Amino acid sequence: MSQIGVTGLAVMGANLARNIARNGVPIAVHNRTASKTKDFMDEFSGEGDFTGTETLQEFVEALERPRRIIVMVKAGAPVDGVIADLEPLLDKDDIIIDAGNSHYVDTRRREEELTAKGLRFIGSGVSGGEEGALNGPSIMPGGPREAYGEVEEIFTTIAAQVDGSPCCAYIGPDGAGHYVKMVHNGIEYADMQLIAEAYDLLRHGIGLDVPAIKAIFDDWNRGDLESFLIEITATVLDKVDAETGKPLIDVIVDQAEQKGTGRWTAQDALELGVPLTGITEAVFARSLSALRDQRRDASGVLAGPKPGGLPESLVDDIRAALYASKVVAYAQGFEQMAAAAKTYNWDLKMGELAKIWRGGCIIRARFLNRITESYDAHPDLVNLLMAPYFQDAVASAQDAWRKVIVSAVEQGVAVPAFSSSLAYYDGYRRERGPANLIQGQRDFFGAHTYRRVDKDGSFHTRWSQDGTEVRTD
Ligand SMILES: NC(=O)C1=CN([C@@H]2O[C@H](COP(=O)(O)OP(=O)(O)OC[C@H]3O[C@@H](n4cnc5c(N)ncnc54)[C@H](OP(=O)(O)O)[C@@H]3O)[C@@H](O)[C@H]2O)C=CC1
Ligand SMILES: O=C(CO)[C@H](O)[C@H](O)COP(=O)(O)O
Repeated sequence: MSQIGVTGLAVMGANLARNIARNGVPIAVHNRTASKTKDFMDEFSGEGDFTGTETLQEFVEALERPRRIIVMVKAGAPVDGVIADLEPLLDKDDIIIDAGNSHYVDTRRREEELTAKGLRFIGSGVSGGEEGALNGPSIMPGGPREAYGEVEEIFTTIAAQVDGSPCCAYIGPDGAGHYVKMVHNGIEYADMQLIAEAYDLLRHGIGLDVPAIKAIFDDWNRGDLESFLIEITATVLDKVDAETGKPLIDVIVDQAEQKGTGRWTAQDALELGVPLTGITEAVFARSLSALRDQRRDASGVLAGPKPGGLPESLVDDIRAALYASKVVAYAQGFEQMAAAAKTYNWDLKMGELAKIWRGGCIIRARFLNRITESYDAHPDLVNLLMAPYFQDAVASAQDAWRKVIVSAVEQGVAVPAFSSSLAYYDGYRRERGPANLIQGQRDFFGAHTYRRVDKDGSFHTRWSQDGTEVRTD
């Protein structure tokens, strides 16, 4: 009998199944299109103790009880479809693990529905792409604690290991695991956008060629920016197109697609009232990139400076701006998770989250150690920017950060994530901002009232009458 099963043998499911089998766990595999299961078995069955199955019935019958079934199919309706097909074949206490990028709202609903039917449901984030799934992903499981206990050994064994710790930890009940994965992906969007803005400035602001920029990213990857995304940026820039002989980057269409996790993160931040500017700008930047035809037309019509001619001495300032903006994106993402924890009554441990993102996942980076250390030293930290390490890091980067944004604005190079991150930083460090004026305007046109700095209560000025102030509470 197999100890666990995976249904959904595309990139993620196939590699996760191989990872589990390579770790000595007998596993049953299934895919809606049975020919893919056959292909999988033909290619990989020698790697471990696999049982290939054609139907869901066979799949379920191949598993020890209580059954543990990982569903790794396209997020959304397909997950509901697979669960609906599995349900009549399962017994009380069997465990379904949705390991795809499901929306946490769906996960909360599915957990409630399946619990009512006597089944157990784990919604687990898995990050690392194809290579991570095979060799060790970062895993973010949510759901009933006792159900997690029954998959913990397998999950912690197959996860990436950093400094002897698995990049897998129980996140919390119902949708907590998928929530944390959603924010992970939001941060991934921000990180990628910031890198793209740095590339744009190097390429079009300073005018460096692709090999020179590749060397810069290699160099940055040896310092405090060291991360998977910086490393693969250099690799992508190094690739030459076999057909044209040009750098591949120059023949890739400049439209960024998106499957939804970044958008959900931004939407959720709006609901929670968290100022998630970096990630949201990154989502909008992908939307703007999608308007390729409009941009082509506008490029010949709308006035503005032509980029070029920035000094090469700006390279290190761009590195500093990238680092500071990245700190802001993470600070905002962690603030959002703290707000969600309060809303949903989840006991999210911020230092632990940074720890399980140190390996296996797309946003793995050297500076996640610093985040863990900051939360360990200051468990009640309200904002990462307030941690002494990050206060100092941003303080020493900020002259360069401002200089880069000024240069970009003068050059007409759009840097929405760099500049919105700095705007957040400047807004956050102001004891008194300009929202008093907004309150005055709201009270003027809608009698929405305002509070005063010098006494308690709500007040309204009779703007259109005698101009006197009245207390309204
Ligand atoms: N690709 C990546 O880098 C990452 C992906 N993820 C997430 O992991 C999950 C799997 O991703 P990935 O491996 O890329 O695969 P895809 O998201 O491309 O999904 C393809 C798989 O879903 C199955 N499927 C689609 N519709 C249905 C349906 N209605 N009923 C049953 N099965 C269905 C397909 O079966 P069939 O062969 O029959 O079409 C196939 O096995 C997704 O939620 C994704 O967002 C998470 C981290 C990284
Ligand atoms: O989850 C992932 C990595 O952690 C996926 O790679 C992610 O789905 C990619 O998202 P998008 O297609 O929206 O860029």
